[in-house]
Amino acid sequence: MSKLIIAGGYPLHGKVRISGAKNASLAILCGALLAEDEVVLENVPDISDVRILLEILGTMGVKVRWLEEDTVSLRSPQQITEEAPYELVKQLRASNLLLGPMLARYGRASVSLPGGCNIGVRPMDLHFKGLVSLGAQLNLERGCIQGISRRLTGNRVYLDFPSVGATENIMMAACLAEGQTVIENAAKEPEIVDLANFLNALGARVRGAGTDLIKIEGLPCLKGGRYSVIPDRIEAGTFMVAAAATRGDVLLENVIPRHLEPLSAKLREANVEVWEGEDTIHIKATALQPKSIDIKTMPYPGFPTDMQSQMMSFLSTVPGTSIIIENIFENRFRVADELKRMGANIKVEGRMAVIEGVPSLQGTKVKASDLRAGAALVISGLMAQGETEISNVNYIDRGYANLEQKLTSLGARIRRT
Ligand SMILES: CC(=O)N[C@H]1[C@@H](OP(=O)(O)OP(=O)(O)OC[C@H]2O[C@@H](n3ccc(=O)[nH]c3=O)[C@H](O)[C@@H]2O)O[C@H](CO)[C@@H](O)[C@@H]1O
Ligand SMILES: C=C(OP(=O)(O)O)C(=O)O
Repeated sequence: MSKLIIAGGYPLHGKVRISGAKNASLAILCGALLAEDEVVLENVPDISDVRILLEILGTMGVKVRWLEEDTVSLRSPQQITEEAPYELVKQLRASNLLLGPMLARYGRASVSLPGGCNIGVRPMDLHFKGLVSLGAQLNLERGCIQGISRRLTGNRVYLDFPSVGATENIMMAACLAEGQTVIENAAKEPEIVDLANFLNALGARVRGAGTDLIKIEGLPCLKGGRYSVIPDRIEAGTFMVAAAATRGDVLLENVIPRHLEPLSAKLREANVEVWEGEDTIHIKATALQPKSIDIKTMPYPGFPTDMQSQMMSFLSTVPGTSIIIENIFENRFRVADELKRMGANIKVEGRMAVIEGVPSLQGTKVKASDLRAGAALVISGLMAQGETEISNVNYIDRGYANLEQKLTSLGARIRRT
């Protein structure tokens, strides 16, 4: 198993180009199953989640070809092997997004309950509720979701919570349903808007994505098309926080600053300088002394849960008391134990973490418990005194393309063993 070794204490300086969004790519790759003709996707990140999903699609009969480093072509057949293999599905959460497109286009689906990071219970009741209300029959048999349907029928679906995955699954399924589907209390994340734009590029009729009311007019079929995925706001955010934590000065290229507003606002509140360009963000933490802040994770446009762990690392050396409340995933404070091993002073009480800033962290051996916990440990390693050795790097590889190369180009001392 590989490890990341970081020699800490070098502020990040320079420019970095942000890759395409993991969460948008994963949903869109599943959505490609809906298209009768070839789909070409640009700006797809080279991360393990994407590679595994492409392998799953390949075993189901989809013809997958990389055309360039970040461009992939997919051709879904008329008939599909409807079983998504457990060995692959268990490795990524987003495999649950195969369900809606498979039922809508092929009328059958057999998808093992997804795995992924252990950040909480992550039920799928809202996905089920939505797909069943469109007419699908779903059963859970020995850890596997078995679904069958005739042509789905549009309906009104109210989501008790604005779940990203449930909104995506229902939206994709509704594109081929008969009549109109309305999703109320829909999630508003930028990745939802990107998926809707992709579906519309295939000829679908999705309106209202980005608001809490999405309307979909179903069609008998969707054609192919070419589409470019949005930049990854969480990768971008991770570099912003790494720049702040190391008291560095970094320019991010290929970003949509608006998507990062919830994070930029909090960093400014913490005395970090953030300037937004058209598709760039410049972040500077060299001039002012950072100050403590409070954070609550919320659905978009609230502060993203996927940036919470990285902020915890940063705040662990910011003078004063910071408070983080995690409202989305109950196990996302597990990283606090590893940060404490590096000298951080963090108390966790249920969904609240209280962080007393310490002057510095010390490098040691630590273990990633999930993707963003891994990113948080990389940030801690970059700012710590001495050497940090991070294991369970496979979690980090789920979501960060060329992480070592990008950090090295910014002056970090990081290598993989
Ligand atoms: C591949 C992908 O896009 N992953 C993202 C997606 O995950 P994911 O789509 O799994 O997250 P959801 O928005 O569905 O989950 C949010 C909350 O809703 C709950 N819930 C969800 C579904 C359901 O049927 N019932 C239910 O109770 C979850 O337990 C959680 O507490 O959105 C999360 C929240 O922004 C991000 O952290 C993940 O990076
Ligand atoms: C939780 C995440 O992803 P997933 O939903 O794929 O586990 C994440 O990206 O932080």
